[in-house]
Amino acid sequence: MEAATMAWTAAAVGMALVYWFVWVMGAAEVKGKRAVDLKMGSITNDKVKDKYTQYWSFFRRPKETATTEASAEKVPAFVDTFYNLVTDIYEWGWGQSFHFSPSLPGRSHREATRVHEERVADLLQAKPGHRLLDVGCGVGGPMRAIAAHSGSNVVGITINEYQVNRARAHNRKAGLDSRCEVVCGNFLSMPFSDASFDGAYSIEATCHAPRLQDVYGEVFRVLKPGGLYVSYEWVTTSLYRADNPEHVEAIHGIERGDALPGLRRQDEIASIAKEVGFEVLKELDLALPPALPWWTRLKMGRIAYWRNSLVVRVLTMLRIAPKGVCEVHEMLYETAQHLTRGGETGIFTPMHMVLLRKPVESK
Ligand SMILES: C=C(CC[C@@H](C)[C@H]1CC[C@H]2C3=CC[C@H]4[C@H](C)[C@@H](O)CC[C@]4(C)[C@H]3CC[C@]12C)C(C)C
Ligand SMILES: C[S@@+](CC[C@H](N)C(=O)[O-])C[C@H]1O[C@@H](n2cnc3c(N)ncnc32)[C@H](O)[C@@H]1O
Repeated sequence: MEAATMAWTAAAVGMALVYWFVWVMGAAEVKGKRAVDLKMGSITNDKVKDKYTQYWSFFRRPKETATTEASAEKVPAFVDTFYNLVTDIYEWGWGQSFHFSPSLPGRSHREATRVHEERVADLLQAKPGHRLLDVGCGVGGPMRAIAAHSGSNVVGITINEYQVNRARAHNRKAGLDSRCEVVCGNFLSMPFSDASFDGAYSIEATCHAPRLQDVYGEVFRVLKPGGLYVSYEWVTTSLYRADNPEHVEAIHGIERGDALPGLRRQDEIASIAKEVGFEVLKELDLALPPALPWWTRLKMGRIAYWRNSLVVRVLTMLRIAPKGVCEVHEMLYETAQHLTRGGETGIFTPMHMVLLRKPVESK
């Protein structure tokens, strides 16, 4: 073969490979969020690295962030930074629902996710005409599933403005914008009137609150008397041993890489709910057998992680993605290992479910 023909063939193969990696393989779970569209929320490209460094130095010692009042106050702002850094990567590599779900035999991740979300609507006995609150709504995957399944209207709140815009765009695209509304705000002090919701839920979101009492207290305030609240909580289980260095390493890794001001223990949740006035109707770790492991999705993704890190490296080199994306991606990769360890050892669950009721006779 002539040298020129060989060079053209190599160039064509190279371009085809780049196309395959970035557009075909890179467009992971959700159509519409491709690797080439990765942004770092509302952070401008030149600030990504600095913001990541600030985030990392704040959450490096998670327990300390919750124990002093001054640093606990800073948590929502750092959580906002975290979601600026990770929202697009989550959407690209996971989908529009930012949570785990038990695996379902013979069903896709997407279906397992939907089933886990519809369970919330069923527990709430949600109906057409009900007004539900989604506490920490992300880009609204659960909100759309719950509104579609139950016929209810849903109002979501998130601290991150970039997520508000993503969620509103997805709601419009799904034709659900007349029943799904999204508000930017802090769930520790919500911009809603007392007794204005028929029901409320939070899916893997309240773990970001330094004090669970504060967010549960707010949900209690905005619920109508008799209203139900379902929460899927991230907690350590009774198998966790604080004197086991492997356990401590996994739990710290989960906290650092997920913007958590210290995980709570499973047995603390119901008593905190009672402390703010709720009745506890049900409490169950949805990860327990017969449920199948939620962490297999993370483990099965090894090749995808390798491909994704190559994609972000190439896109950063080409200056399509901002500097700092590789560091954020690497942090998420490590977090996935800690989460898997937490799941395999049984010391951690992301789906400790509580079903609570605001007593009928309360104000
Ligand atoms: C509830 C929270 C988020 C839970 C999960 C949705 C996310 C936790 C860890 C995330 C991920 C880890 C590895 C990433 C991978 C390296 C990348 O290539 C593609 C995206 C990941 C799979 C990413 C996806 C979302 C998570 C599973 C917390 C924050 C309270
Ligand atoms: C892991 S995501 C889960 C999102 C959604 N529940 C889902 O399952 O797709 C956590 C969400 O909680 C929100 N959040 C965290 N702290 C918050 C706060 N103080 N006020 C409002 N939202 C907050 C984040 O912005 C994010 O949307």
